[in-house]
Amino acid sequence: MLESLKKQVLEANLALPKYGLVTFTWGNVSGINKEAGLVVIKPSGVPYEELTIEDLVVLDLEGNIVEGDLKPSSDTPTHLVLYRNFPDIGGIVHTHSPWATGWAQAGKPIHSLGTTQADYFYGTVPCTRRMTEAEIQGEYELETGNVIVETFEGIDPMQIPSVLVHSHAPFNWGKDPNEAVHNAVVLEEVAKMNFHTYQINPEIQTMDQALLDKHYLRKHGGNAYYGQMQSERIK
Ligand SMILES: O=C(CO)[C@@H](O)[C@@H](O)COP(=O)(O)O
Repeated sequence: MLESLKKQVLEANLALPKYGLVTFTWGNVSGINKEAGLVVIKPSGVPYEELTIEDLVVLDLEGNIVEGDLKPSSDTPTHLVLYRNFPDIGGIVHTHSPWATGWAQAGKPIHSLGTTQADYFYGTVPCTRRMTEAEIQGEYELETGNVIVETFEGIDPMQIPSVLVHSHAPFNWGKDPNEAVHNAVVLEEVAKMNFHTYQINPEIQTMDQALLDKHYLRKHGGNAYYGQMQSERIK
């Protein structure tokens, strides 16, 4: 039952170095089978060049290992908090991709400045608050998940599928692991573009709401019409 999810998780993990989103082992991807309540995740510290499907670790949503000989990613508690609190997500990607991480380390959200971002994010990608000393010294990865959930109060995680964790790096998600990788790639590109935009014009304001609506809504929701919609196909 989990074979297809394991394949998706392996492919998504291997896509991270391919897209230049990870250096060494600085990242991980997971996916969830909601019916079974099981999560498949990369093992901790295993180089991408050596990663095989047998290395993947299967856990329940409480973090109990159900399958696998290796230790799961150190970020597993963060992934599990996100799966427990954002029920529509099916895959999570964590990277230290340099442009997005630059914004996270600066503690700055990524505002919508243009249509590249608006095609994927219905507004600002937020940055969490700094974590407290007690949170850092306690169950840090679990608290990282909690601080992300706190940041998303009033924000639909399916409309903003990424977050910047203050002094750390981005987490991204999607309906499956592949979509989560896609969103991670877009976030990295947008982080780079915004950096350059502010260099050219530090005073620039966020894009017009009408343009944000136009671009986001043509690709998402019941009235989406971008690309080759099934309903419009001649055959
Ligand atoms: O954030 C960090 C380290 O700062 C970790 O996500 C990263 O090194 C990946 O750890 P894992 O190999 O998944 O345990």
